[in-house]
Amino acid sequence: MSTLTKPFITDTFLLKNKFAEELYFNFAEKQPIIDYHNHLPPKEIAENRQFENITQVWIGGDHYKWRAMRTMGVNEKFITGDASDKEKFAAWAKTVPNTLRNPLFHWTHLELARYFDVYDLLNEKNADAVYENVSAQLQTPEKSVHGLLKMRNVETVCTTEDPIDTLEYHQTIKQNNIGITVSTAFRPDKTILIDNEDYNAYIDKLGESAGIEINSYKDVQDALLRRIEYFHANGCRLCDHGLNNISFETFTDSEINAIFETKRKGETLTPHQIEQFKTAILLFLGETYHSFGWVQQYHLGALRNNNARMLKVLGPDTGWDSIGDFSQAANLSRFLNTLDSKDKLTKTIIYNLNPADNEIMATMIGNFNDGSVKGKVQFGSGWWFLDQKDGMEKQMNALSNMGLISTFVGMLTDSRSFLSFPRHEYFRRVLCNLLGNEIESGELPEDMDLVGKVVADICYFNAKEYFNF
Ligand SMILES: O=C(O)[C@@H](O)[C@H](O)[C@H](O)C(=O)CO
Repeated sequence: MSTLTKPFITDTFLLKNKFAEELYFNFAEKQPIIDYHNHLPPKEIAENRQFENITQVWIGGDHYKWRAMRTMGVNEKFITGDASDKEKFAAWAKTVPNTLRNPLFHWTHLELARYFDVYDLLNEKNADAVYENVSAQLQTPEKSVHGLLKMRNVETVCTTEDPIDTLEYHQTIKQNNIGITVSTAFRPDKTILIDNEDYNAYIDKLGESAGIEINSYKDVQDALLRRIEYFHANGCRLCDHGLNNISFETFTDSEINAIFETKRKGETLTPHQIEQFKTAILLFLGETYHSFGWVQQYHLGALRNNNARMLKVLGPDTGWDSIGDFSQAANLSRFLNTLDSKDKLTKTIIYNLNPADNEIMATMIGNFNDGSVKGKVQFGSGWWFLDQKDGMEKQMNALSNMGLISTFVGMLTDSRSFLSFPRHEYFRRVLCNLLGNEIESGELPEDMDLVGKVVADICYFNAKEYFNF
C-alpha cells in the first residue's frame, strides 16, 4: 500500500501560496461546472448507467491512457483487446508510475481521490485492491452516471453529435428531468470533408435523416438546414468542428454545384476543387449558425490517423493522432472576415492544437470582437495535447497578454469519460496559482475581490452568460 508520508493529492494541490489558496477556495472551488464541449455518450446518461467496474468507466474509450500504455509496451490485448477488465486495469496501474510529469499522473490521482476517496499512488502492487474497492463503489446508486455527475457539481454537459443523430437520448434525458442540463453540439464535419472516401455514402445518410434525396449541393444545404432546425428544436445552441485548418478559396455557385455533382458521380476532385467546396459549405454553415444564434466552435490543427495500420484495426479517435503544422492565420482571418462583412458572424470559439499558434489565436479574436457582445470571439482553453498545466498556462498567458482573460469562458473536458470532471478542478487550481503567484510577486494587486471576480467569471459566470443552454 501507500509508502507516502503525506497524500499526493492535498487540499493545496498545485496552489503554491496563500493568495492562490484564497482565490481557489473562495472564488473557484464551489462554482458549478458548465462542460460546454465533450464526447460523452448520451445513451449512458439517459440510461443512468451503473458501471460494472472501474475499467469500463475509466479506461474504456480513453485514448490518452491507451497511448501511455502502448508507450510502456503493453500489448493491445490489454488496452482495447479481449483481455478481462481486471487485466486491463492491472496493465493501466502498472503504467501509472511511469506517467510522471504527464497530466495522466495528476488526473489519475485526482480522480481516484475525488470520486472514490482513494489517496494512494496507483501502481502494480495495489492494483487489485484499488480495482475491487473502486468497482464496488461503482455499484452504488450514488455512483451511477447521474451520481458521478452530481458528485462534481456538474450543471451542464454538452455532448457532440453528428447531424444524422436522432437525439433520442437527449429527448429521454429532458423528459426524465435529471437535474442536469444535457445539450448537444452539431458536428457536421463529415458533410464538409468531401475528400473522404465514404463521403457519398454519408451524404445518402444525411439525406435520409432530413427526408431529402440529395442530388445537388442545394439539396445538401436544405438537408443541413433541416437538421439544424431539428437540433435547435431539441435544445442545441452550439456546433463544433475538428478540422486541419479553415479552408478558404474563392468560388462561384456554379463551380460548387459542378464540384458536388462530380463527387456524386464518384469522379475525382482536384485539391483546389476540394478547398473551394469546403470553403462554400463552411461559409453556408457559419451564416446558418448566426441565423440560429448558435455558438460556433472550431478545433484546428490535429494531424489525424497517422498510423494507417491501426486505423484499419481500431478506427478513428483511438490514440493515433498528433499535432499538425497547418497554416492557420490567413484562411481563418478570411473566413471570419467574410462572415463579419455580411454581419453573419456569430459567437465563435477558436482552438488550436499546435501551441505555436497560441498567439495567432489570441490576436485573431481581437480582429472580430466588435463590441456587440462581451467576449464574442473566444480563444478556447488548452485542447487535447495542450489540456495540461503547461498548455493551460501558455494559453492563458497568451490570452492575457494579447486579449482579455477576464472574458474567457474557461475550461471544458472534451472527454469521453464520466470521471473526467476533476479536470475542471485541475484547471481552476492552475488558474488560481497563476494569478496568486502574480499577486505575491506584485504583478497583480493584492485585491482579492478584484482578482477573485475574474477567477469566478472564468470558472463559471462567463460561460453561463455566453452560452444559451
Ligand atoms: O474534437 C475532436 O476532434 C478531438 O477532441 C477528439 O475528439 C479527440 O479524440 C479528443 O477527445 C481530445 O480530447
